[in-house]
Amino acid sequence: MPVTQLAVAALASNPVQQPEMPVLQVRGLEKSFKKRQVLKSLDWSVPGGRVIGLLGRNGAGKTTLLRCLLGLSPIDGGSIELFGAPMLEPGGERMHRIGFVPQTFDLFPWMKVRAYLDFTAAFYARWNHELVERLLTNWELDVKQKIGELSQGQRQKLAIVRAIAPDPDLLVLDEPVASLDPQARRAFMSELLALMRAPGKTVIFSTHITADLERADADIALLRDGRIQFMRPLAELRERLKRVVFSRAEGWSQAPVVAGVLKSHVQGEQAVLLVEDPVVESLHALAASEHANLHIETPTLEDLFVELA
Ligand SMILES: Nc1ncnc2c1ncn2[C@@H]1O[C@H](COP(=O)(O)OP(=O)(O)OP(=O)(O)O)[C@@H](O)[C@H]1O
Repeated sequence: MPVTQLAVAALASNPVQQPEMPVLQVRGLEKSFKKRQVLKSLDWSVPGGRVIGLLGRNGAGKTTLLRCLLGLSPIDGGSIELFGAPMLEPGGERMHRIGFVPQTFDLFPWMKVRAYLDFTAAFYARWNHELVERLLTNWELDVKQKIGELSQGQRQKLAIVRAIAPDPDLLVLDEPVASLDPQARRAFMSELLALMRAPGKTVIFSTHITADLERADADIALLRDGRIQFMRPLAELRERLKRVVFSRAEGWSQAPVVAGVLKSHVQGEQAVLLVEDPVVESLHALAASEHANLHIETPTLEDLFVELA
């Protein structure tokens, strides 16, 4: 088994504790586009009350997975349960409990922002008018402008306002901040976290911007090879996974073997290892016997993503 697969297998063997009933339960999900199999017998259990960052490389299948979960794309096999009942098709009462921000928002280009929000509000029993007004002001959205005339970033802001306003129990966002400038991203993240302070709310969002996941203190779910490879709290990943660097002038023919190594490579004078729960005394002993200097670092999420995705 390649080392990266070993790494993610090791992480998967210690799954996140799930104190609440799952909001989402996926079993054996299969999805192909013609001969391209994107999701392969994917299992995923998402507990309530968490912020979950869905990470994966370009083309890993994040958008496909999110669309399948919401019934927006037909599945080839397996089952999906939302709030404890099978997800068969979009619509119905349960959909009022779900907010979705798609990767691109290009509906109703002829409608003005105010008319669009009023029209949408009419479909929902719960619609937070006060929050809508606050976000419109904070994010400088002109309610008299037509949606088709908004910039990409402004459209994304509108999509976020529209998704949050009905006070959903589950908020699903597909790269929601890709077009937002850093200021708007920060504002969005703090709104999102404020929303999450209410008990039982769950957020799933895919992103490439690892700093946003760090700000949200999210659980990280890694999608690779058509499956969720592991889901673990970011704080736990950062606490337990360390980047261990041995360096010496003569370099290395291969990286030293240490307990808990998930991945390693040699780079000039350095042997760089990603190690779970390293035993510091053993590493120091090994460094001394190999006449090497030792550095133990806490990896950034970006480092982890590069190593594991
Ligand atoms: N409608 C479609 N028809 C055919 N292939 C598709 C379709 N939608 C997605 N795919 C393929 O499925 C795979 C997964 O795509 P998807 O958009 O889900 O990935 P992603 O992880 O969201 O990527 P990114 O990070 O680039 O947004 C890709 O190989 C893509 O080409």
